[in-house]
Amino acid sequence: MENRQQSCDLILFGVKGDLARRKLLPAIYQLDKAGLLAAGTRVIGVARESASDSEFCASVEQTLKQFVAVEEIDKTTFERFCKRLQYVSLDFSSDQYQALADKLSGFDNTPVYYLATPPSLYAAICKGLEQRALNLEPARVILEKPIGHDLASSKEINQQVGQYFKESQIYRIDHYLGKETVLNLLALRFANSLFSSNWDHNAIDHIQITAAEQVGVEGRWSYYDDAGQLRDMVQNHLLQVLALIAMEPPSRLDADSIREEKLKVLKALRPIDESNSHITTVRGQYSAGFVGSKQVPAYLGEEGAQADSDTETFVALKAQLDNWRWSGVPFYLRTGKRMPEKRSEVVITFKEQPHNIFHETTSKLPANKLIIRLQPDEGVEVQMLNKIPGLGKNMQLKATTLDLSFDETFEKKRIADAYERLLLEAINGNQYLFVHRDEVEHAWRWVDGILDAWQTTEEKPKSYQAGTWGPVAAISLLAHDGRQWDE
Ligand SMILES: NC(=O)C1=CN([C@@H]2O[C@H](COP(=O)(O)OP(=O)(O)OC[C@H]3O[C@@H](n4cnc5c(N)ncnc54)[C@H](OP(=O)(O)O)[C@@H]3O)[C@@H](O)[C@H]2O)C=CC1
Ligand SMILES: O=C1O[C@H](COP(=O)(O)O)[C@@H](O)[C@H](O)[C@H]1O
Repeated sequence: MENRQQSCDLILFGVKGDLARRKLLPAIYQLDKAGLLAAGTRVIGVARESASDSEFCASVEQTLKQFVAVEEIDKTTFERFCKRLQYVSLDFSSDQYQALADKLSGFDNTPVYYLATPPSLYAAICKGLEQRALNLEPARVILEKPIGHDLASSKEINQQVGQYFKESQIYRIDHYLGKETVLNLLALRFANSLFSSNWDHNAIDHIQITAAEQVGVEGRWSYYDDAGQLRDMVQNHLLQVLALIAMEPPSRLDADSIREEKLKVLKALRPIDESNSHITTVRGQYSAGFVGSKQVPAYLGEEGAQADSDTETFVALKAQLDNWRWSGVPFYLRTGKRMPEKRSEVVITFKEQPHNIFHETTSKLPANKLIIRLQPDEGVEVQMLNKIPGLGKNMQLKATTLDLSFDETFEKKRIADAYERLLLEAINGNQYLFVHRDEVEHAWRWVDGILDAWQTTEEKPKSYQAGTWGPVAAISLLAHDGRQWDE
């Protein structure tokens, strides 16, 4: 396969950690398998324990066997992949970066550093790189979320990394931006006049964004309990999806144009504070229950749990944008752990017809809906009314669905994991799927308002049984506006 990618050194800090093993190494392997890594590209694992290159290669083989589907692993690719693998042992907070510098010197590859470590190490790593002049352009650095715990700490992290790398070298990951279906939002909106001309308060009644998961905290209690669902999912993934749906058409498909438009959306979010949080937000925490047929414990009974915690595992919000296009159009966001199914989707509900000429047979004309299924069963669905064929005197209408499943439409083409797409874009120096510092900070500003309001009003999470769609209050949030969640 012809390969037009740039040759680079992918340096994975924290290569023995969960993210690197579960997501990054499998993604890089898949890129290699797809012929998307240039011949000279190397993958350099960096971690604390000492190991030789060949021991590292053996451990990566085990990792791939664990996290890549068996039919996806082939001997030829693995042999090629193994030749790319090298290892450096390093305590990230030390000043022993010479071994890494030695590994990188003498190669003309662009270094791409992936910091798959706790954010508290970002400053030390960036400083260590700078001391060996390893931070100079064209070097790039990829940062994992969370970028901070609130606005102040995110500013601190951004400022620390910014001391050593320019903004044009920094790639902040939000893995939702690497999902095929999230990218398809751009195609849907800006390649189809049917939608682009009906994408505002004149045509749209409201928008729902749901990211539901069946899993609980998956052994990450200490991280998660400190974060909660608002910080873990809304501050980043849901607000990024909202921004892509709501932004003005960018003039080009490039990083500056797209990030500028997303930023305007984040700036237009109406603040939520103690004056309105009781009518715009719902916090929940799961109690024991059944997800499918599986019995699961309460949040407070999960592995590693403390006896008591007020951390939310569910959030529902009514967000509003104070701008011309979206005046009066609420965006309802909902995300939670231990929901009945894993489902992420965007539902756009259009306005109802102003007058019903079919009233003799159909008392109410249900609104059209555009449903964008982000995962699983990726696809796009349009709900509309059609006439039931027949010679009867009165027209009989039926609610019907135009359903475009990606799996069927694109002939079961393998859908790349988000990390594959994002690593590839970083290798190629394209920042358009990465988050600008200003976006992170504006998202935090809005989220901080909600967190402060919950604290001031002492808003405790409402209980919901695992395997349900959250507390009853989440239903009331929409019912209050005469609407309901799309199920
Ligand atoms: N796991 C996931 O699915 C996701 C993770 N993230 C983020 O990615 C980052 C990494 O997460 P995750 O992989 O889960 O975390 P892990 O704790 O599993 O991995 C972190 C790695 O960093 C290493 N490390 C820590 N301190 C040092 C040090 N001083 N010197 C050398 N190595 C060190 C640890 O090595 P050692 O074992 O030797 O301590 C460990 O292997 C975090 O910021 C997390 O929030 C984001 C989204 C999803
Ligand atoms: O970033 C995170 O995302 C996952 C959900 O990702 P998805 O691609 O499976 O939708 C979430 O489980 C995790 O808590 C969060 O940190």
